[in-house]
Amino acid sequence: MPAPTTDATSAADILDPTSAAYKKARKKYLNTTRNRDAHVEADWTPFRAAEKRFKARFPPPDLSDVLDVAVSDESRAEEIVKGGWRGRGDAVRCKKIELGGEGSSSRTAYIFPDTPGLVLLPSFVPPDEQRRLVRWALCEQARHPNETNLDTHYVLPEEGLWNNYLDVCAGHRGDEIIQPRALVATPTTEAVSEPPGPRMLISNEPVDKENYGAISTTPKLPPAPSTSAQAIRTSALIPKLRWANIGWSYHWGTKQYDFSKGKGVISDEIRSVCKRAVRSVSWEEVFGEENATRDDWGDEGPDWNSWNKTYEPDAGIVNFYQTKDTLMAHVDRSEVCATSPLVSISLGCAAVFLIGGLTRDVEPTPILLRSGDVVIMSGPACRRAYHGVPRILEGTLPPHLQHNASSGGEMWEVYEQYLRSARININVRQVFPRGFDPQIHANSHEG
Ligand SMILES: O=C(O)CCC(=O)C(=O)O
Ligand SMILES: [Fe+2]
Repeated sequence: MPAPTTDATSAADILDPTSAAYKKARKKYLNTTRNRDAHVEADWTPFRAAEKRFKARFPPPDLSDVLDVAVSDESRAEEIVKGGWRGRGDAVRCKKIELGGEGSSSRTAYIFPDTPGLVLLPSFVPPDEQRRLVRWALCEQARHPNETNLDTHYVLPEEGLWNNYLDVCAGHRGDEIIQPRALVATPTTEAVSEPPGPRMLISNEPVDKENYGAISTTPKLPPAPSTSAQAIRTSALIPKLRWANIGWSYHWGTKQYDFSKGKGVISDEIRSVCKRAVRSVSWEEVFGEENATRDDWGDEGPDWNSWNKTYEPDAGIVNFYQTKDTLMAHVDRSEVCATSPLVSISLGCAAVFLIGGLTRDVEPTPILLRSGDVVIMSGPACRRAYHGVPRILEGTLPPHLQHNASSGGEMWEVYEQYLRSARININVRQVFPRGFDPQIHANSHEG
């Protein structure tokens, strides 16, 4: 099997001071910090300082202030011991609540008095469903007609990059060379360049019912193919996959949805996991005592008591992270629905997730997210809170996603090898409130 060029260092290596990986990280650290100006650090916001701390390769970050609710769950003991990294079950102020409904492997969730509307549902997705979602993300979602970060820059195989890679691994075809699009495309002046690599973070105007018409009718220029992208083999391109679009098309250049492209399909399984998660939460317990003003919720006031009926996901992003990748502090404010639940599913390696407040000056809460965990971000305080992922934790692929895992299914060893140094996050949103007709609002602006 041609191995994708990834860094599958285990946590045991990084955390062991006698290991070669630890010594290499220390040497690199000493070289890069030799001339660092101490004043630079004094200017960092609390969010930036936390990002820097968790990102650090050396010394490996101390996770004792990171909330890790899995440490008190017997059924996850093996996952934690083998993974090496662990936080603390009591590191952060939170309250345990019971989940209702069916179809989750766990019955508990956590809410956070410092971030009303944030709900953590540990182990919500059972192992067999985690494996199905991993297959779905790579085989079905990260391919035409859904857009991925690679489409702009490379002429991807019709059947999808991952499906092509599976064929390579099965010996059905060679590890072919994929051509950069800049070589074959006719140059157009009406294009903006987005370099391949990490997601671009652009400051964007929050969308609401009033400005939706203007924003939706502003033309969104297509991104230009990178002129520096080189011809590359399928196996080497796999680790460069960074995101795939779900539902309404997201335009990265403006950080707005491009409604002119129409709405892509939302898979039944994704819809069902998200709806199950939202319905299982007793929203009365989350928001019942919250004394946020009605204004924070928009004109019609709080609507959480109808979410069990009205929540309907219609867009999203699948994020594919390699262990070296990070997602910087940002706020997702492109949805017309600024308070309805955003459901975020973690698969593969564990990560440190940071969530702060309305500015980067608020000290963020660090939470360890493991495979199968679901986070719901909802309500005005949480949906507008800065958040990010400063660290994917090496060596934390849980036993149930490894190749000898029972019922891994066909060619699971290829998935396992990819996941050893990867995390997949399925981030699902509701763009429009129920009853909001995008056509009518766009026309009312024109008229
Ligand atoms: O990977 C995650 O857990 C969060 C991703 C995220 O915040 C986003 O896609 O906007
Ligand atoms: Fe986000």
